[in-house]
Amino acid sequence: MKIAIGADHGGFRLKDEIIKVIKELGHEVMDFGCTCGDSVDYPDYALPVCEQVVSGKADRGILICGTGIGMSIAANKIKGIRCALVHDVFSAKATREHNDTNVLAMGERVIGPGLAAEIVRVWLTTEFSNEPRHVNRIQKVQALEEKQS
Ligand SMILES: O=C(CO)[C@H](O)[C@H](O)[C@H](O)COP(=O)(O)O
Repeated sequence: MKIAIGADHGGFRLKDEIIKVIKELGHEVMDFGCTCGDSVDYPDYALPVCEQVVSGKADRGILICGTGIGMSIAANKIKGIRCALVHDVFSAKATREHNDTNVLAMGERVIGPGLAAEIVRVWLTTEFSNEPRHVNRIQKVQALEEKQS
């Protein structure tokens, strides 16, 4: 898969760790920055990553900031994005199986690199269940999105 990744100044160190994990799993990485601790604004990094996913140029996106919260809020404003803020392995699996999330958000100031790596491994390797009740709920979310546009 092609994985687009982005972070703000609160998440760029964890981004570098996660890039290694993604490559180890055999995926291609598209890195949209940032690359240092200079203060930047998370929506500016959420947007290019989500655009890659929505356009189909990337299969999935990963966003990292200090808490993951800002990135997840920004990502979920973009039509076609289903972003989950995840800090545990159970949710990483569940959000792929139930929500078919296409973007994962995490907070570098919340979890360590070991747990983050395991979350990414599970999130990237878990398929959507395709069970009718979950398909139906996602369609209802998409209908909400249509209502707003
Ligand atoms: O959590 C965030 C926004 O919800 C992001 O983590 C930012 O990284 C965080 O707000 C940055 O804070 P800072 O005081 O500007 O470093």
